[in-house]
Amino acid sequence: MTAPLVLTSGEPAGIAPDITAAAWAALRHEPAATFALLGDAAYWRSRNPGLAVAEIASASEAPRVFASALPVLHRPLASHPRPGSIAADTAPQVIAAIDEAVAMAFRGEAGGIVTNPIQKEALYGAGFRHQGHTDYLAHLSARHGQPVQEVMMLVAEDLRAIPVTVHIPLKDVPAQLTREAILAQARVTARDLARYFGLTRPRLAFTGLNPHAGENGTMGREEITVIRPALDTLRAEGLDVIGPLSADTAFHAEARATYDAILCMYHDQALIPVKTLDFHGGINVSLGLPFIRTSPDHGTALGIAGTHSANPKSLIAAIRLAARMRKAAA
Ligand SMILES: NC(=O)C1=CN([C@@H]2O[C@H](COP(=O)(O)OP(=O)(O)OC[C@H]3O[C@@H](n4cnc5c(N)ncnc54)[C@H](O)[C@@H]3O)[C@@H](O)[C@H]2O)C=CC1
Ligand SMILES: NCC(=O)COP(=O)(O)O
Repeated sequence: MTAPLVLTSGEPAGIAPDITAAAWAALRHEPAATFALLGDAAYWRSRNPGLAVAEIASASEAPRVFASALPVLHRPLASHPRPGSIAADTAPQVIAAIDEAVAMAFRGEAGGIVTNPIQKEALYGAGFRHQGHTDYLAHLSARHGQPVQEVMMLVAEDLRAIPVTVHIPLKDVPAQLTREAILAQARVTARDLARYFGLTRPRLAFTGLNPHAGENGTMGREEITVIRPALDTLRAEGLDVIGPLSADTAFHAEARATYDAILCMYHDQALIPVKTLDFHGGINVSLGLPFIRTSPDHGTALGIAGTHSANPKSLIAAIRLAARMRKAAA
C-alpha cells in the first residue's frame, strides 16, 4: 500500500483553508493524489461552509474517505483566527504540523509532504529560527538522525530553477556564494533530478552573479573567482554543465530548451522567471531531503483570505507533483 500524502495546515489565517478545500474538490477522484490534512477540522469547516470533512485517526484511513470528504487529522488550534488576521497563539500549531508531518514521513505513514504557506514572521515569536520550510525540514531531518543538504527548486512549465543562496539580504550574497555552496547544490540537484524526474544526466545551467556574467571581470569577478572554478570541478566529475550564463538572457524559451535545470546565484534570479511564467501553476520542491516535499510557489495571501478568490492551481500542481515523485522513487 502506498502511503498517502500529508498536507500541513500552514498559516490558518491565510488562504490555506480556501485552497485546501478547492484542491480536495478538484482531486477527490484522483486516488494517486489522496492526501490527509493536519489541521483543525472545525476551523476548516467554518472557513468552507458545506465542505464535507472526515476526521480520521491515522493517515492510512485517508484513501477510504478521500472521494467523499476531506480527510483531516484533527489538531485543534488555540484560537480560530479571522481570515487575514494572524493570531499569534496559533503559531505553535503551525510549527507542530510541520514537525508531525516529518515524523510521519520518517515512520512511513506519509508518502510525501505538501506544505501550505506559512507567514514566516508570525512564527518567529513562537521560537521559529529558520528562513522557511526548506531549511527547517533539513533541520528536522538531522534531528531524526539524517543530516542532509537541502536544495530549493522552483518548477514552472518547462523551467526548473534553483537559488543557490536563498533567503538572505542581497548585500550578503557575494560572501555566501562560495564554490562549496555551488558544488553542494549542484550535486544534490543532479542526484534528485535522476531519482524523481527520470533525468539520468541532467543538463545543468548556471547563471552568473553580475550583469553580463561579469563581462570577463569588468563588471564583477565572482564568475572568475568562484563560479567558473566550481563549474570546472563539476565537469571533471562528469556532470553536464553550461555557464555561467548572463542571467538576463538565460530564461527565454530557446534558452530554456538548452537545459533541464538552472542554478541561480540568488533568490530573485530564480524565482522571478518562475513566478512570471506561471505564478498560478508554479511549484516549490525541496530536493535533498530523505522524504518528498512540495508546496505552492505563493505565500499566505492574507489580503484575499476567506474571499474564496484564491487560485488553488499551484497547490493542486504541488500535490500532483508529489504523487508523481513518490511513484518515480518507488
Ligand atoms: N512556502 C511558503 O510557505 C511561502 C510563504 N511565503 C510567505 O507568505 C507571506 C506573504 O508573502 P507575499 O510576498 O505577500 O506573497 P504572496 O504570494 O502571499 O502574495 C503575493 C500576491 O499574490 C497574490 N496571491 C498569492 N497567492 C495567490 C493565489 N493562490 N491566488 C490568487 N492570488 C494570490 C496575493 O493576494 C498578493 O497580491 C510572507 O510571510 C512570506 O514569507 C511566501 C512564499 C512561499
Ligand atoms: N521564496 C520562497 C519561499 O519563501 C518558500 O520558502 P520555503 O518555506 O519553501 O523554504
